[in-house]
Amino acid sequence: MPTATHLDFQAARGVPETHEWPVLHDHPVVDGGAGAGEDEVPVVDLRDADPAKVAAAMARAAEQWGAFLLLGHGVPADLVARVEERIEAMFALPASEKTRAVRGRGESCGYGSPPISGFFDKSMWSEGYTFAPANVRLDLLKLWPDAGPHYLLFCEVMEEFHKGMFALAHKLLGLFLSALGLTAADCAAAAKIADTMAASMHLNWYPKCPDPKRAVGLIAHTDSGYFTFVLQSMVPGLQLFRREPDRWVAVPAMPGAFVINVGDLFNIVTNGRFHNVFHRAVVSRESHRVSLGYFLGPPAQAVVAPLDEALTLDRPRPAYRPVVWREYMGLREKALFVGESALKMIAVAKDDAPQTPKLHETS
Ligand SMILES: C=C1C[C@]23C[C@@]1(O)CC[C@H]2[C@@]12CCC[C@@](C)(C(=O)O1)[C@H]2[C@@H]3C(=O)O
Ligand SMILES: O=C(O)CCC(=O)C(=O)O
Ligand SMILES: [Fe+2]
Repeated sequence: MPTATHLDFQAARGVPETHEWPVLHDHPVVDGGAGAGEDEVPVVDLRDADPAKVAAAMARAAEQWGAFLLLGHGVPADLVARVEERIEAMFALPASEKTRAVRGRGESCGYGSPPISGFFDKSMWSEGYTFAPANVRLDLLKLWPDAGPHYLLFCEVMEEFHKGMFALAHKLLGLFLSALGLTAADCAAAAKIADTMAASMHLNWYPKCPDPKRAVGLIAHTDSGYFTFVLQSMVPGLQLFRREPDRWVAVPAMPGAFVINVGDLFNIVTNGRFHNVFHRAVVSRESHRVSLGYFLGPPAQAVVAPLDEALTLDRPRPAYRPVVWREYMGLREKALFVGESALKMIAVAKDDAPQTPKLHETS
């Protein structure tokens, strides 16, 4: 697996060959802001008084886009501002301190490019930090072994954020399920999802880039889990891939909004109904940018499969075989190596699908 090339971004006067991506201009980029018609990124506002209307809007967005902007979520703006402040302060640390915390091979926590970067020859124009928010006090000792005031402030803010986000994630999961006509109360498999869902966080820092057309902040990918909250600061950069015609839709920076991305696993459990959105982050010449991904996924040993209740008249058979989550993540790696889709690797040929699908279960 190639390793990312370290570059002093602040000092760079141009984009070196190590960071130059030839595939960036594959498709046109269009604006996804208000008034963009077909290209307008859907907005869901949880303050809408009718929960059925909210669930319907979420279902539509999840099916057609695999993404939407979420407003009225109740996470206080001042908390989000403090989270952004801590992210900025963390990436502003000297390289000698950040590299102390480098995420090693096979480790899930630490400083460095996101795991996906290991599958490409080229390096991205970004730095990252991954950790489990439920374990932040232990994980962040890697960066701040003396557990001083910066460590304490970082941990306190991230814990407060995690508390609000985890509650919000459960609320959103309930709405997603009700959009499928399910409740955790009457579907054991859905209840298991809610009981075992865990969060991980990945922080991104995208420095200013002297030649943004030749570099990429985060290469195009789908997220693996159920769904992700993306906090993009007021500097936009997130783009969603849309078909017919193939294009990249730039997600507008909307004050107070989270972007919700549907991941591979939601595509699996909904039997292909929710779209796992392919997305990327681009960089800018004028401003650096920070973003945060709050990922919701299952335990590594969970067996995942389409929910029985997600089988519909037009898709009465499971589209995917059951798979242990750890195995699926391994298939994602294999797929990245060969430029394939991991979902295709677990897809059941239409005629081979069993009549009686296996129950979704976690162990
Ligand atoms: C839970 C996670 C999702 C993620 C892998 C991770 O363990 C933490 C980092 C996440 C991230 C962020 C950037 C894109 C991505 C594909 C990657 O390489 O690291 C996602 C991973 C994912 O969704 O599988
Ligand atoms: O920076 C962004 O807007 C995208 C982040 C993202 O896709 C991720 O962390 O998985
Ligand atoms: Fe992502």
